[in-house]
Amino acid sequence: APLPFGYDAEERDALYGLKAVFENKFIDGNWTGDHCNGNDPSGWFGLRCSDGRVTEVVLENMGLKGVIKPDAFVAFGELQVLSLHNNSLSGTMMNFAANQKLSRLDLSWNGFHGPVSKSLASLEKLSSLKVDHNELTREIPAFDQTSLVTLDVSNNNLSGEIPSTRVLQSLPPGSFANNSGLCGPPTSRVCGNFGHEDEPNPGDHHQAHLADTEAPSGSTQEKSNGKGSNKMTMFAVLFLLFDVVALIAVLLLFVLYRKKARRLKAMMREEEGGANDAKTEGHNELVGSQLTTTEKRPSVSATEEKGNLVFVNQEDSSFGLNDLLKASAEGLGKGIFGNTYMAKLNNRSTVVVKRLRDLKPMTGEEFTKQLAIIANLNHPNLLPLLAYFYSKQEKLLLYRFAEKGNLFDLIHGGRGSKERIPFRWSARLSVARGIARALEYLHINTKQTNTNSPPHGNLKSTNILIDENDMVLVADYSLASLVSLPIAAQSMVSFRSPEYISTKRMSRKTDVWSFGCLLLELLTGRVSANSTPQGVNGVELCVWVHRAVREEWTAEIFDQEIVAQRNASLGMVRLLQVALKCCERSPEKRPEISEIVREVENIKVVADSEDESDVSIDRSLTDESLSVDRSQSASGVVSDRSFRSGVVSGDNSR
Ligand SMILES: Nc1ncnc2c1ncn2[C@@H]1O[C@H](COP(=O)(O)OP(=O)(O)OP(=O)(O)O)[C@@H](O)[C@H]1O
Repeated sequence: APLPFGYDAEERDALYGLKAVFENKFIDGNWTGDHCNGNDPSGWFGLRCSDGRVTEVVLENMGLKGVIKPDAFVAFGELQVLSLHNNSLSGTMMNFAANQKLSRLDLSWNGFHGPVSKSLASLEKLSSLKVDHNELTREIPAFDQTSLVTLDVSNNNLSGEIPSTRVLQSLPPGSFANNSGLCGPPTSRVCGNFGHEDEPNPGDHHQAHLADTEAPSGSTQEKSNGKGSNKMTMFAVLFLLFDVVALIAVLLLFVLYRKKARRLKAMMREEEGGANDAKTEGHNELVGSQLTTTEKRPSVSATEEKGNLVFVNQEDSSFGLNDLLKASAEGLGKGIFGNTYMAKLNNRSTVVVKRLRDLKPMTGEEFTKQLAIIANLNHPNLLPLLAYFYSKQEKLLLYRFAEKGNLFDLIHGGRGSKERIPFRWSARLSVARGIARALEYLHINTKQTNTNSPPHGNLKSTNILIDENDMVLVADYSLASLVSLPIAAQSMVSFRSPEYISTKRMSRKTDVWSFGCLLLELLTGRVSANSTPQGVNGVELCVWVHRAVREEWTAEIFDQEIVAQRNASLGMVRLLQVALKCCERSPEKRPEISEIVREVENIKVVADSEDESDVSIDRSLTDESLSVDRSQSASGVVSDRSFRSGVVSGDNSR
C-alpha cells in the first residue's frame, strides 16, 4: 500500500536518534546515507528493509550503551523483528502500540527498568517476547494473544500475581524465574501478602508513566490487602517455614552432590594413573603465572573439562588441557580475536594459545563446523591449527609457535639502531612468494559460503610468521566467520579496502588488495596503515605509492636497505608493478592470485650484494634455498626456505 508521504523520513530521523544515543563508533561509521536503499542487503548494519520500510532491527552483542526513549520505535509501523539482546541499554521499556506487526521482540540482557510495557499485550502478531535479565518491576501485563508462544521475563524484579490468562498459564515456570515478588501459577510460589514489596517506588511511577500511557490496572496486592490480612500473615509464616525446609533440603543435596563428585574425580584419577593430577585438582589457571597482561585468566575447570582439547592431528596430542593450564605463559599481544599467549608445556614444546572473544553468537556445533573447515586447510606456508577448545565460557585456538617472530618486526624492528638486522632483498622476495602461494591455496581451497568474506580477510605483516626453519607461515586465516561483524569491521584489513568503504562488498579480490599493501610494505619499508591498530599512524601505501609513481619520486619508493643492491633493482621494479596491479581501486582490475603467483615466481632471484665484500656472505645465505622451485615439491608447492638463520634470527655474525 502507498505510504503517507514523509513517513520514511520519520523512520530515518528515529534511526538517527538511536544512532546519537548509541554513540558507537561502528554504527557512526556504518549508518550513513539512506537507511533503506531498496532491498540492498549491504545497507545499514542490523537493519532489514522491505519496500523502503524497516522490517527488522537486530543489534545484538554490540556493547551499545545509552538511554532509549519510550517513543523510540513509534515510527516503525512495519517493524516485525526488534532485538537489542545483550547490550547495556537502559531507560523504561518502549511503547510498542504503533508496532502492530511486531512478531519478535528481544530486549534481554540489558538494563531496562520500570514495568513491562502494557502496549505489548495488544500486539496480535507477537510470537516471541524476551525481556529477561533486566531490572523490570511491577506486574506482568495480562498477555492473552494466542500468537505468543515464547515469553521470558525471568531475572527481573517483577512482582504480583501472574495473570491467569490461558497464554501465561501455559508457559513453563522457568519463564518467570528469579523475580523476587512474582507469585502464583504456573510458578510454585503461592501468593501471600506482598503488599509492601509491590509498592512501586516513586521513580518507577514516573518511569511507568513515561513508558506506558495506560493507567495501571487493579493489582493483586490491592485485592489481598484489608480484612483477610490475619489469615494472610499465617499463610506467610507457613510459607516461610516451607521455604526454610526447602533450603535445608537443597543444602543437603548439595553436600551429597559434592561428595559424589569428589569420589568420581578420584576414580577418574585412578583410571588415568595420574598421580600428578592429584596435586593440580581445582587448579584453574590457564597458561600459568607469568601472564604479562592484566586480563582475568580463563575459568576453565581443569578436572571438569579434561580431555576436551580437540586435536587436528592425533600425533600432536601429547598434552591435555591440564598440561596447558599448568604451563607457564607469556602474553604475545592482543588482536581482534582476543589475547594471544605463548605457553611452555612440561615436555618443553611451546604452543601459542589464542583466547577468542567477541565471537558471533553460535552453538558449539557451529563453532566446531567452522573449525573443521580451518583444520582441513593444509599448506606448507599456512600456520597449521594444532587444536581447539570449546566451552560456553572459553574458546581457545592452539597453534605452533613460530620462533622467529613476525614480518612486521623483520621489516621495521630496530630501524636506525645498532640492533637492526638488515632484511635483504632475496629474503623479502622469498617472503612475497610464500605469502602468494599460501593465498593461492586458500583461494582455491576455501569454499566461499559467504561471498562477502574473503578467504583470508586479515592479511597483514603481523600475521606473517617465520618459524625456526625460516619457513614463511601465513596465520589468522579464515577466522572472519567466527567474529561478530562490528568487531571485524573495526579491525580486519579487508574492511579497509576501497570496495568495502564504497560499496560494503568484498570478494577474493579484497585479499589481493591486502596482498598489494603487504608487498608495498616489503618494498618501501614504510609502516602500512593495515598493520597498525586503528588510531595508530601508518601509511595508506596503495594511495601513497600511486602518488609517488605519478609524481615521479621513484627514488623514494624503495626501502634504503635494499635499494643499494643494484643487481636486484629489476626484480624490485617488477614486484612493484605486481603490487600496483593488486592495489587497483576497482576489484575487477586486480589480477587473480594465480596470475600473481606466476609473476612473483618469475622474478629472478639474485644474490644479495651491495659490494664485493657482501657477496661471499650472502651467497651462502640465500641462493640454494631461494632457487628451490615447484619441481622439487611433490605437491607442486614449495616451502619457502629463503633464508638462513643469520638473516632472520639475529645471528649477526657478519
Ligand atoms: N603462532 C605464533 N607464533 C609466534 N608469534 C605469534 C603466533 N601467533 C601470533 N603471534 C604474534 O603474537 C602477536 C599477537 O597476535 P594476534 O594474532 O593476537 O594479534 P595481531 O596479529 O597483532 O592482530 P590480529 O588479531 O588482527 O591478527 C603478534 O605480534 C603476532 O605476530
